[in-house]
Amino acid sequence: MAVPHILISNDDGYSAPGILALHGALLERFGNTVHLEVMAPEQDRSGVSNALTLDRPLTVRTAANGFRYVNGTPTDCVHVAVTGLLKTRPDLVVSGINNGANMGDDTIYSGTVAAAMEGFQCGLPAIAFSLAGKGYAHLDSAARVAAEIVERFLNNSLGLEHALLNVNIPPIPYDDLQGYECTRLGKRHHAEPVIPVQNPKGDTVYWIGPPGGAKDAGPGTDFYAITQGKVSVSCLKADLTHVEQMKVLAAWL
Ligand SMILES: Nc1nc2c(ncn2[C@@H]2O[C@H](COP(=O)(O)O)[C@@H](O)[C@H]2O)c(=O)[nH]1
Repeated sequence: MAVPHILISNDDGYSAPGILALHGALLERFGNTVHLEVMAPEQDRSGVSNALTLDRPLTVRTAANGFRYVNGTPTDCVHVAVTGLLKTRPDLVVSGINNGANMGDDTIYSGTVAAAMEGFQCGLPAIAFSLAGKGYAHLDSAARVAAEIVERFLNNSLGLEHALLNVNIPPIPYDDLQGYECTRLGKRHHAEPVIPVQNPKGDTVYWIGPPGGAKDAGPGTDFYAITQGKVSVSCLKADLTHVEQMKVLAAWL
């Protein structure tokens, strides 16, 4: 059997602790039974969603540890890797481990999810991993969970082939985790207001405010699973069609 090829990306940047931990955990678990390629943004690109860079060429460089880095977005990284730069088409794309949660509405803005989604759009199975707390507490635990899920995906014990998974991991010790839960995306309240500040020139500039708190966060949601110490695993799709409203519109047209 051919050695599985795994493409690793993220949105926090190629030198971020999360991608180093993810790569390290996969290397420790699989050794040379899988081939790992890293292609990640040169710098933090959180919140850029599925942005593609169309107004300038992209430069790909290689760091001393063999990680490739790109002066572009997470989507650029996966797109360039899968559509031309890599000589072997990957079998799986993994993204993360994100510094912070990607639950509910976060998934729309998330660069972490977008990197995985670009792999999915290119016809590959993909998994986005996020540590559901800022600051990388218990990152080792999250990396171990990520490697477990990748192993189960590779040996097909998840029963999914072409899937896009969004995984959020509680920032707690591995032994305190309460298992896995298949969840739906919850919803946040609307984001907090922008934060206006004066710059040295006296102009008013604006910082994006904090995300809204959890609103639809009951049992069955990703938000709830995390509060219960469970690893939340959701299946995503990229088709934005609103089927219910299509029926109303069709009747109206
Ligand atoms: N409105 C705000 N949303 C935020 C903020 N920090 C994070 N977020 C949300 O989380 C994701 C992070 O995902 P990433 O994979 O891109 O890092 C981001 O996309 C937002 O949805 C914040 O300060 N304000």
